[in-house]
Amino acid sequence: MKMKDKIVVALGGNALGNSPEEQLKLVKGTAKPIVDLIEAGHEVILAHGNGPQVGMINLAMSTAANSAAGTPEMPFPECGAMSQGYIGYHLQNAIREELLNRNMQVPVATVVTQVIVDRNDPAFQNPTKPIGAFYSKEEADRLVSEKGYSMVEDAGRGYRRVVASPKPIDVAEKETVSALVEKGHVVITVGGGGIPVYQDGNSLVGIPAVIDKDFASAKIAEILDADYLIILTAVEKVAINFGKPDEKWLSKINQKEAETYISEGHFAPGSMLPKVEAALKFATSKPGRKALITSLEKAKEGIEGKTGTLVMLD
Ligand SMILES: Nc1ncnc2c1ncn2[C@@H]1O[C@H](COP(=O)(O)OP(=O)(O)O)[C@@H](O)[C@H]1O
Ligand SMILES: NC(=O)OP(=O)(O)O
Repeated sequence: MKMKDKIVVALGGNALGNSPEEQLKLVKGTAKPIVDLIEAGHEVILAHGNGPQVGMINLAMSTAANSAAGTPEMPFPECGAMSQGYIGYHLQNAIREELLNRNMQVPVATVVTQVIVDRNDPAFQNPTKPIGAFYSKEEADRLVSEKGYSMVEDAGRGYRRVVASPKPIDVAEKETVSALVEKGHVVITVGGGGIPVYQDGNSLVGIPAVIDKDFASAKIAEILDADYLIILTAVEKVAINFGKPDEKWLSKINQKEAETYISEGHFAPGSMLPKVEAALKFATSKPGRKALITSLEKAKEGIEGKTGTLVMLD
């Protein structure tokens, strides 16, 4: 690895928590491994998920609209924008503080980021993206009948609402993000996969959906010509036969192995599958690009080649 890498870091749900109090506490811990990477001389661009938060915001607004006079329904793109502001606000302050604690003067900012999708993406006909809280079967059935939500069982962890998740095509604010990165700023972008929009002449029009943040992170990493995409989640490595007696943790996978494991169904849709697919997409987009899936706590060791699952072309 060369001395200074350009790294896009995608933060998973365990980095943020489920309430403002929890998030404010958790981001202090989240900032440490991020600042470790900055301190080691890398250029860091940060992306994050918003599944729990965008679901919470949308449900709260919808509940208020049904009960309190004068409170409007809040469309999904606006909920996505709110989640970027809410999460970015906490993250940028935590990173700023951690940098200052280490006597580092590096500007940090969140860019409200729109991600362009195809309004005819078949994903709009088939909601797959889990958002919001986890519910019991009974609660899920009630939300289906009361609110018309689509609910599915999420990787053995309970029932969650699902919404459409189109693939990211382009990032509307890419020149701004790139200019800030070139200036040495730490940029938080494509939060929650970006606000989904489609292009209509000169207009960008919001469309109800939640883009997968792992795919959006791979997209911005490609656009910025990053060296590394690091997807941080709750597990140190990716496994085959996950949770089974013959579970095997993987240190390195190439394109052929990744495609085989995907087709054999080793990665749960809505959780590990998009991570492996996004990692593979980035790693195979140009020779030399690498993707790493590991835990938040192990980010620094991971980039040093000591742990995590490295996804490479070959
Ligand atoms: N094959 C697998 N290997 C490792 N973890 C897996 C696998 N399949 C499913 N998982 C689960 O996927 C989780 C990561 O997905 P998720 O929690 O949805 O991501 P995020 O960190 O982006 O919120 C892991 O913590 C693990 O519980
Ligand atoms: N938008 C998104 O992918 O969020 P999560 O990572 O929280 O699922």
